[in-house]
Parts: sequence; C-alpha cells; structure tokens
Amino acid sequence: MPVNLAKESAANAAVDEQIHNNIHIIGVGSGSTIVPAVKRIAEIVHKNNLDLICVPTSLQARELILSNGLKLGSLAEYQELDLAIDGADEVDEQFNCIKGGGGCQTQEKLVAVCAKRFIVVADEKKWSPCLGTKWTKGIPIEVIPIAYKLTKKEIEKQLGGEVVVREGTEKLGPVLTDQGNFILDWKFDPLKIVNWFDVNRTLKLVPGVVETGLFVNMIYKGYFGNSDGKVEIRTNPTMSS
Ligand SMILES: O=C(CO)[C@H](O)[C@H](O)COP(=O)(O)O
Repeated sequence: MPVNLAKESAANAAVDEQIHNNIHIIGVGSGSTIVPAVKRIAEIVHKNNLDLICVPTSLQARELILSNGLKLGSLAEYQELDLAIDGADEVDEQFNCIKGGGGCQTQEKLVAVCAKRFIVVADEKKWSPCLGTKWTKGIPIEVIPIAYKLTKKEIEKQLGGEVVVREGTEKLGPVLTDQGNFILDWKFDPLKIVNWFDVNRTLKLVPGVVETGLFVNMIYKGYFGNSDGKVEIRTNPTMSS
C-alpha cells in the first residue's frame, strides 16, 4: 500500500515521541497510516533493544507486527496497555472521531479502551470542525449478519439518515469483518447531531449492533501530517497528561 508523506510524517512524529523504554505493551491500529508507524516502532525497538509487546486490532495489524519482527500479544493476555496508536477517518475539534473505514472498528475500540493513552496518526485533511464534514461515507457499524435488515431499519427509524450495507469490491456481497460480521455505514446529517455520546449510546442499544466506529472523546493526542511533511500535534484539553 503506497503511503504519502503526510501520513508517514505523522506516524514518525507520534512514534518518536511516544515509544521509549517505559512503554512495554501497546495496541497497534489498522489502516495505511499505521504501516509506517509500525515500521518506525520496529526500528526503535530493534535499535534500543526494547522489550515491547504489540496487541493487534485486526488481521492486518497482526501481520504488520509479525513482518516487522515485533512481539505479538493479545487482549486475552493483556487488558492494560500503556498506549494504543491508530489511524482515523475523521477527527473533530472535541477529539471525537470516526473509525472503521477499513472495517476494523470493533477490535480497534476494544484495544483503545484498554490503553492508558489512545493516540491517532492521520493526514491533516482528516481534522475537521464537525464529524461528517470531511468523512461523508457515514459511521461504520459492525452488525450480526442475521440482524442487518432489522438493524438498518431501526437505526433509520431512531436516528434518521440512511444506512447502507457495505459491499465488497473484489467479491460480490457484503464485506465480512475479522469477526465474520457485516458492516453498515450510517449516513447522517451533521447539522442534526447534538451530542455524539447520546448518538453512540442509541446505536449501541439497537439489537444486532456489535460495535460502532464512533470514538467519543477517547483521543489523548493526534498527530496530523501535512503534504509538506510538517506535523500538527493536538492534545485533548479534557484529558490529563
Ligand atoms: O479505522 C480504520 C480501519 O478500520 C483506519 O484506522 C482508518 O480507516 C484510517 O485509515 P488510513 O490510515 O488508511 O487513512
């Protein structure tokens, strides 16, 4: 997967600042920006002989960890992570974000909630005044396959907008997640959203929903790369350092 300078710069800045010898267990996110991040983590780990365990958020992350010669852990073994580093599809000024463009939001959220600090690495274009402005494909929601029609109807009834079943590109039919479930993308009107916490709770209470790609005020710090290689580092003022 080709990685542009903006993503690579964000990834390198985050890893250089966050990975040191007091960090022992980390969560590793999914997507294209995480690829240079894992490469950089491996360079630091091997150069300084660090003892670091990496917990993946997807099959992609698992392979990245192994192919970069890092130690693989799991959530079954570790539920307290020093840090989780991941990509994002859109981050708003309240540090809410949409994840799941790659369909990995369920494991990504499990890993993020286990981490003392959740940090994101992204292209600056993903920083947005309001969710739904830059990322217009909707909120990714993992659902149990047999429930998808009733879940779609219920979300549209309770929250409005339109729910679309995510289809594969190289295979006909719905995309299957790493857990074997379907993904619904809920397209919403950003002007109608008052409180993301309430929206997320409403979605989670719909029968059939496994997890949403709405990460409400979970980010501690975001590293946003520009096309010239400069990186904007933004810290969530509501979280202590
Ligand atoms: O949430 C994700 C996968 O489920 C990714 O982190 C998100 O889609 C960002 O990906 P990329 O770094 O390729 O822009």
